[in-house]
Amino acid sequence: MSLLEVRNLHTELVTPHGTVKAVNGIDFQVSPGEVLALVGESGSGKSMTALSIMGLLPKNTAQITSGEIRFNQTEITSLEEKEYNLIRGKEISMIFQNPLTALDPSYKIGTQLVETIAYRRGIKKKEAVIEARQWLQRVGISDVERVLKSYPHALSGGMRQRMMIAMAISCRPKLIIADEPTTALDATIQKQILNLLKSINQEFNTSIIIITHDFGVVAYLSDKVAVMYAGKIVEYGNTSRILSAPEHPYTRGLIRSVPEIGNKGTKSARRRLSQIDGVPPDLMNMPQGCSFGSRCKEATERCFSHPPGVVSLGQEHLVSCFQREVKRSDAAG
Ligand SMILES: Nc1ncnc2c1ncn2[C@@H]1O[C@H](COP(=O)(O)OP(=O)(O)OP(=O)(O)O)[C@@H](O)[C@H]1O
Repeated sequence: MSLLEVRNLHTELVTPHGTVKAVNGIDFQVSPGEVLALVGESGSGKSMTALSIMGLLPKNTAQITSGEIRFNQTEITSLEEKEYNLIRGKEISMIFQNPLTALDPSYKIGTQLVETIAYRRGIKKKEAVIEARQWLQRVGISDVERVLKSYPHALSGGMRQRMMIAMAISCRPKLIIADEPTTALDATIQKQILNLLKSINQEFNTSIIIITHDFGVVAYLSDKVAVMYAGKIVEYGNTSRILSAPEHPYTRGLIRSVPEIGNKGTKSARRRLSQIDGVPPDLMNMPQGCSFGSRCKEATERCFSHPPGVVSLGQEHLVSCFQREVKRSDAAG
């Protein structure tokens, strides 16, 4: 049974220049203990997807216009703020690229961590202090007392990210959403933080959605991958299958630009994606055909007339491309 099910989710942002279709009808699910990577170029809608799940979309400008998000069998898009607060931080936690945006600069780490644990777990401050120490140790912080007494800006980026992870896991959430958690860190610290996420996943069976540009991270951490392009998921499936035999021309382009992908977790495999020729469509003015059509070397006339549906290639491998429909019917015949 799925822990999280996202069905036909549409999220829009109203700007002075028009309405941005940031998330444009996506479907995916996450099982207990599973790690799903959301991957794609900048602006493809990964963060808006995460914020939609967290109920943290910018107020007044962004909203879910249709679709469903079911967490633990509960439809959460229609929850009141009060009800959302029972889930957010307790059952679903988020780790951001820059922990400073989520921490209050004027309070010591200890105060923020202890108060968060006490509030979310409904325990006394004294007990929360003990737990705070244990969690900081668990995320690999050795000088716990110094960290507890420090202000956020006094810690290194890696220490702040560990502290955010401690905060995120201290309530033993069922799902962690990590939005580019290692992008701002140097390579050695990146590896340590990825190892930490992996061990939390294994130790507590916590499901993780990892948002990344980096196919090295996808290969190292995820069981499934959803490739996003212009607010849609263009390919979805088992990570090893997609990395070894991608079917969507966009995924192929992304993977071709990282030749060392098979070399799991090595420094060279963690290179960022290089560019594919052309630019993504204007999300305020989407083309009537396939959104990747103008950049696709395989595009034919019908790719520009209407958008492709989703084709199942078996074993939970889904792709949204007219050319794969042909392949599938060939295989069937
Ligand atoms: N506050 C905002 N105001 C206007 N447009 C926004 C805002 N936030 C996001 N967008 C637009 O919504 C679309 C999706 O953005 P989103 O941040 O989800 O992409 P992303 O895939 O997470 O990109 P990145 O990897 O750069 O974080 C983009 O076109 C972006 O420009």
